[in-house]
Amino acid sequence: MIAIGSDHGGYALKQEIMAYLDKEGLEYKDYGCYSEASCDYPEFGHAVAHAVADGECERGIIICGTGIGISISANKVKGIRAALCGDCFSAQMTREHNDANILALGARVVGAGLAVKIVDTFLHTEFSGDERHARRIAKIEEI
Ligand SMILES: O=C[C@H](O)[C@H](O)[C@H](O)COP(=O)(O)O
Repeated sequence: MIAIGSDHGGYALKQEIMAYLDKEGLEYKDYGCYSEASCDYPEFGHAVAHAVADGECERGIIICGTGIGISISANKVKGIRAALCGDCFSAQMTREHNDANILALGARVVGAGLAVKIVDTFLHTEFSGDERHARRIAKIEEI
C-alpha cells in the first residue's frame, strides 16, 4: 500500500500520479488534501509520514508546490527518510543508497510526465543492501 498526500499546490499533480497508480494496479490511500482550496502542507506530510512510520503503508508520495515544505515536515517523523527528487537518477539513488521510504515532488517544479517517471523509478528500485549504506542509514537513525 502506498500513502499519498499533497497540499493545494500539489493537488493537480497528485491526481495525475493516482491515475498512474490506478493504471499500474498499485494500491494507495489518499491522505488529502481533497481540493485545490488553500491548505497547510505540514498536515499532509505528517499524515503520510505517520502512515509509513506506523507500517500502515510501505512507501509514501508527498507533493507540494516545491516539495520542500512537505518533505521537511515528513522528515520530522522518526523512521522517515523523505527524499525530494526532480530527476530519475536521484529517485534511483535515494532508493539504492538511502532506502528512502517517502518520495517528495514539487508540482511547480516538475511537469506531470517527468513526475510519473520519477514515481515509477522510485517504486521499482530496491535498496542495495550494501553494508556501507546500511551503516550510514543506521547513523541517521541514531540522530
Ligand atoms: O514548501 C511549500 C510548498 O511549496 C507550498 O506548496 C507553497 O508554499 C504554497 O504556497 P501558496 O500558499 O502561495 O500557494
